[in-house]
Amino acid sequence: MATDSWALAVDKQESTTDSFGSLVIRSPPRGGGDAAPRKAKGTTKQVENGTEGEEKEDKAAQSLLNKMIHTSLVNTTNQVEVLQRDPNSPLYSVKTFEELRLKDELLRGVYDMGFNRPSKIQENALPMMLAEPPQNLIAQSQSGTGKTAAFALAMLSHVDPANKWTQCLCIAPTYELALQTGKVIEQMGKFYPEVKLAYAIRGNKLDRETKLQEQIVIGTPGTVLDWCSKLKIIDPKKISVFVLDEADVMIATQGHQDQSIRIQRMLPNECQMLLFSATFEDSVWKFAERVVPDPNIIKLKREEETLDTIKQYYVLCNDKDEKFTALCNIYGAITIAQAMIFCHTRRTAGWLSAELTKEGHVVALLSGEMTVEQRAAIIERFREGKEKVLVTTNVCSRGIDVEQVSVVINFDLPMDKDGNADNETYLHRIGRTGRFGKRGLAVNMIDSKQSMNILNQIEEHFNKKINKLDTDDLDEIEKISN
Ligand SMILES: Nc1ncnc2c1ncn2[C@@H]1O[C@H](COP(=O)(O)OP(=O)(O)OP(=O)(O)O)[C@@H](O)[C@H]1O
Repeated sequence: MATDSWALAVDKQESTTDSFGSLVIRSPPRGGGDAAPRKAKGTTKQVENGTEGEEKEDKAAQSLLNKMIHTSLVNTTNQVEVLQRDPNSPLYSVKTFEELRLKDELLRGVYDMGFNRPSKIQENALPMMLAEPPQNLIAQSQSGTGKTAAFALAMLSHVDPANKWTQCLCIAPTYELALQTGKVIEQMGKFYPEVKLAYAIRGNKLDRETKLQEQIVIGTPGTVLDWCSKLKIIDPKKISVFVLDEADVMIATQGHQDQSIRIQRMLPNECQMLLFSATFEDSVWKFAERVVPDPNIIKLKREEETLDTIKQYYVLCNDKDEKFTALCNIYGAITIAQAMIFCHTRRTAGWLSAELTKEGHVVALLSGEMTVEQRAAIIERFREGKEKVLVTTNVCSRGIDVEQVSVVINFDLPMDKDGNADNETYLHRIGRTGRFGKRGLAVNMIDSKQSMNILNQIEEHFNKKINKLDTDDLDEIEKISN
């Protein structure tokens, strides 16, 4: 049992999820089999009750959900921003995978995954990661833009399969995220069977004397640290590529920041350090600079969300039953292809979806007690149009991109812990309806002084008037859809 404070934190953190004991090190399965059963737990229940630590865990669940629902690249028209360590060195970017002169086995793997050309971030990141001598890199872009695929390819390219020891080390914030990334490495290395992958995760117990032969190791910081220092089954001095994935989630987990830095300090100076993050607030940046010396930096801005193409209304009601009636009136008056309805609590969301179902709607409900996998499946069904209405709480729905959603209903307005307007969430909820030049419609249900206050704050923040809608007047509702 661990004695250091950081190690205790890890023990604690890693013992909070189920173990599946019998997981053993394995090489990449031929034919793309699953690495292990995934038992991702949803954690929004705890978040709704709200303590800081629990909210942090939700970041990891959110990341996992994002990974699961991004089955293809996220569209982005923004330009990549590149900051080179040596501004005088030429800046290479590639438009094809051939230009990278990958081993045939890897090029086959890439094409087998259905990739035709590098993504925006890959165009610049891949030449940098594959350059000789190796270059360090800090890269930030939103989920689904191709970061994981990029560093998986970089690790596979750097490995010398003749050497039967660990050469590439990748750390991820949670067990589930590590498995998910491992799956990408396995898929990409499908035609390169000499390269083996091991998972340094809870439940994968190895003896002290074992000398790991797998060239790539992916794991969580606590177990990786154990394998490198306490058990000495990896020789950190022989690592030539170190990847730290999901840096923003990593630093939100207690103890992980320290552990990551401890691992990094054991590596040789010439080891290539790569760090990836979906967001880049100051704390992530400070951490990144400690882990990655002399970095090149690549950033890809998020697509801006805007309220310009969205018609916004509010409806005055007395209570939730009236809100429900108003909602039914809207449905009765206009044709809605697909709608998302946001509620503040899980209880309201459950009640509303039951009521809508009674009215004959085909409703999907995203709820906090569901596992991440269940949530991913529901989002996928909704995307495919199998359900026309998605009722959800806020915590469940971040990051969901459904192009065909034309109407967003705030059954409850988004507010922060202090009961003030959560403008960012408002924009994120509503902004999705008006994407790709389409026009969207947003309706806010107001049933109290507080919600009216929030609405006013939102109007003021975005400097946009939100008009009143009388949902008892069918003609008036019809007009808003024109
Ligand atoms: N060059 C490419 N061409 C087509 N699809 C790609 C390409 N690169 C990645 N993808 C696919 O796009 C999706 C997102 O890629 P990836 O997981 O690498 O992004 P990410 O930025 O790491 O996001 P996350 O952090 O959520 O995993 C995956 O389904 C992946 O298979």
